[in-house]
Amino acid sequence: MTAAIEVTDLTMTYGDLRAVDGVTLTVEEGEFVGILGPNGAGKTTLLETIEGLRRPDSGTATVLGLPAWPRNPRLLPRIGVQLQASSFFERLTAREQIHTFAALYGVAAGRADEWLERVGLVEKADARVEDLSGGQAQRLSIACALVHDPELVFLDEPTAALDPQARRNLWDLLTDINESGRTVVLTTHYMDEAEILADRVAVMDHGRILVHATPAALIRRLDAPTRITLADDEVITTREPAAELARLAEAGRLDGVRVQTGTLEDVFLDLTGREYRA
Ligand SMILES: Nc1ncnc2c1ncn2[C@@H]1O[C@H](COP(=O)(O)OP(=O)(O)OP(=O)(O)O)[C@@H](O)[C@H]1O
Repeated sequence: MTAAIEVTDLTMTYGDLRAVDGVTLTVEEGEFVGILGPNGAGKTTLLETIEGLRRPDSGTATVLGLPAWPRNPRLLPRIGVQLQASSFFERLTAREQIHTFAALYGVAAGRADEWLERVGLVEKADARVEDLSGGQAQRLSIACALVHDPELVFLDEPTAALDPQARRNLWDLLTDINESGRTVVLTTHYMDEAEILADRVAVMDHGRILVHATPAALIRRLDAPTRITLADDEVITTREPAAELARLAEAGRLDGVRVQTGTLEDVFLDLTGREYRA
């Protein structure tokens, strides 16, 4: 496999603060990677440095085989970066906004209209971007990031403001894009999202990557016991769930049983602790 992103010993500071502190990370071509971390962990700074928006203090980031810094115009048509809604062109309608992005990349207006449909914004096409709701603006920013069919897509908390319907629809859209061979890197605070979408997740804290593995491998590593909740709400905690379930089956007590193993959220809290972050 070829690497879509290769980051080596990357450090990015704001004054005395090491927001990214010696990160080494490889994302393979076609991979879907989720970056998880508490508030202030350094996820956005890491993404922005890989995207070529920030100059690293030390270390290197290579994107699609090219150095991310100094910013390389040849990379721009090949990557898609979700804009923060606040960086839309002012006073444009949603349609004008995405048409402008399409025109910048030489993409036909018809394709831009298709993207409005894909993110469910046809009814809002004539609304000004400042009149969109938070979730609508977020969907428009994602459509603008994808309109030129980039090989590599970066999304920073893409579902943060979305309602459950829009969130599930965006999951389907991102899965389709990834299945068509595109590489996707996203940050999220939703563990279910990372567990469902990502081939591998990187857990970040204090500017460092603590682990980078498949969700299943991380959960296995946690070695948490299994909780079996019976129909009458009795809870059995066991490290031998198969034997326990066989015993319950024999006793005719399997109906209504719920089985819970460790989750990615348990892994995350185990790695990053429980205290609030600034
Ligand atoms: N422009 C800046 N100037 C100074 N400090 C900054 C700047 N941007 C971010 N920071 C600090 O760098 C650290 C990392 O911030 P960053 O936004 O990368 O974290 P994050 O993991 O994306 O957080 P969140 O989950 O809250 O979005 C934080 O302590 C933040 O306060």
